[in-house]
Order: sequence, then C-alpha cells, then structure tokens
Amino acid sequence: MKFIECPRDAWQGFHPFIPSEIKLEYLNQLIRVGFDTIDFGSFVSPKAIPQMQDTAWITERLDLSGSNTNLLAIVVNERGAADACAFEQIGYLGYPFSISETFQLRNTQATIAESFERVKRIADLCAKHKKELVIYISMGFGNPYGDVWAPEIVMEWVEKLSKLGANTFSLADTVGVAQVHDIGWLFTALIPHYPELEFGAHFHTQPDDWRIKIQAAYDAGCRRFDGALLGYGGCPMAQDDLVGNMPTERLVDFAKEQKELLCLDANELQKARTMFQQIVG
Ligand SMILES: CC(C)(COP(=O)([O-])OP(=O)([O-])OC[C@H]1O[C@@H](n2cnc3c(N)ncnc32)[C@H](O)[C@@H]1OP(=O)([O-])[O-])[C@@H](O)C(=O)NCCC(=O)NCCSC(=O)C[C@@](C)(O)CC(=O)[O-]
Repeated sequence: MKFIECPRDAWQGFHPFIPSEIKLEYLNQLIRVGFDTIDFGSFVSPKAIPQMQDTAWITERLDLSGSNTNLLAIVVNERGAADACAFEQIGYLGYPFSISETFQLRNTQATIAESFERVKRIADLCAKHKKELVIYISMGFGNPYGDVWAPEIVMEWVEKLSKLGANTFSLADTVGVAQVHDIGWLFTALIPHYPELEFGAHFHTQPDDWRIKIQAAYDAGCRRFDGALLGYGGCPMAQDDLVGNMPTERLVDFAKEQKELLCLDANELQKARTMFQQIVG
C-alpha cells in the first residue's frame, strides 16, 4: 500500500496560525517516517487559506537528504502552479477538480468548465517543468449542496482529464458522504479500465466508518491511500463543519491486518504523532 500523508489538509483550516518553524519541524519529522508522498502545502491565496501562506518559505528549508519521500503541493491556479514548479524538491502538483459546481466555485472561484481550462494550462506547466500532475476528484462520492452526482459523472471527468496528461487520480470524499457501494463500484470500474493510471482514495470519515471505506476501496484494488495523523483537518471551503481526514493510524492498522509490506518507521511515526498532538492541542 502507498501512504500519502496530508498535513496540508490537516492544518489548512486550523486557527490560529501555526508558526512556520513549527510546521517545518513537523514536516521534517514526517519525512523521517518514510511516507511515499507528503501533501505538505499549497500555493494558494493567503486570503483564502491564511494558514498556508508560508509554503514557499517552508519548501526552501525542508530536509529531504537521504529520503525517498515525494513532495506534493496543492495548486488552484496557474500562478500557484508556476510558484510550485520553481521548486525542484516538489515532484507533484495536486489540483482539486470538483465535480460539484458549487464546491468548485467555493474552492477556486471558477466553474467546472473554467476549472477544466485551468487544468489544461497547469498540465502544460507541469510538462514543461517535469512535474507530475495529480488530480483530486473532489466531491467524488457526492456533495452536501444538492448538485447532481452519479458515478458515471466521475468516469466521464476521469476520461476527459486523463487526456491532459494526469497520471494519478485521487477520488476525494471531501465531506465524508461516500457510500461503500459507490466506493467499490468506482474503483472496480476505473482501475482495470485505465491500467496506465494510478487511482487513490482521499477519504474524509466519521469515527465509525473509516474501516468500511478503506475495505471497500482495498477490495476493489485501490492501493494508494491518503491520510492524516489523528484524522485531523478537512477542507474549510467545503462547509463550516470540517470532516476529518482518514486517520493514518487506522490506515496503518488496516495495512498490518492485510499483511501489506509497511515501509514506515514506527518509532518516527510515534514521534510525529506526539508532535502533532502538541501542535493542535
Ligand atoms: C483560486 C483563488 C485564488 C481565487 O480567488 P479570487 O479571489 O477569485 O482570486 P483573485 O485572482 O481575485 O485573487 C485574490 C487575491 O489572491 C491572490 N492570489 C491569487 N492566486 C494566488 C496564488 N496562487 N498565490 C498567492 N496569492 C494568490 C491575488 O494576488 C489577490 O491578492 P490581492 O491582490 O487581493 O492582495 C482562491 O479561491 C484560492 O486561493 N483558493 C484556495 C482554495 C484552497 O486552497 N482550498 C483548499 C485546498 S483543496 C482541498 O482541500 C481539497 C482536497 C485536495 O483536499 C481534496 C478533497 O478533499 O476534495
């Protein structure tokens, strides 16, 4: 299983501002754990997400020496993509492409159609700077606004977006409404249909439904999972009540049960967990 740790999603909606030095120390600790990828920051408007205004400062100072961990930064427009592309350390740019019109507007001030045009330009930038583009299908399992959702809509957008050069798609349950049946249906349909693409699960969960969601995705062939220690965070642009991320601890438990090879250092993971507890109180 591939673990993507998402401190960016964990603290983007957190108040007050976490001092940059503390974020840096925590991210360096996460690097020592050995995650495949860390979704560590975003290059977005500081007015929209004040917590992330120090991503460039942090990027310059991260210590990746001797590490195989990849860095992923979220971008929502060309300006953010250009800023992220300037850093050699960042291998992946993630774009939240919402299939709910309401959320796309709330999150990026762009319609789905405008967002598609943005992705084209960001994909060009990625190709020019040799970065990998990761598309999050936000509200990928439904939305709280009453916008039409169907698994076929996910399929349709994956088809269109895959032609722009994205090799990785993370199906995002942005507000934790995914039904087990839909999770199974989508991964079962997508994974064999696009053997050249990687599909991941970016779940937000309630304390009682983490297991059935992971299990449904795993049984359908998904091996890429996003999580955040302590299950913290959520997207503040989605709704007032944040629905926490999939707790990394639960992902690790699940992986052990499945006898998956774990490439994470348990001691360093425990240290990171303690550090994060101190950060968020
Ligand atoms: C897209 C905009 C900018 C549109 O916002 P806007 O107000 O339409 O943009 P604008 O072009 O009018 O600019 C507004 C201000 O932001 C600045 N600005 C503009 N762009 C940038 C930039 N790249 N970097 C730094 N500053 C920027 C710009 O310079 C200006 O500053 P001012 O002149 O007023 O001082 C805004 O809505 C935004 O930044 N949104 C961020 C949304 C966000 O970060 N959401 C959370 C991450 S996505 C997520 O959590 C979902 C995910 C990935 O986890 C998966 C899932 O669960 O679904």
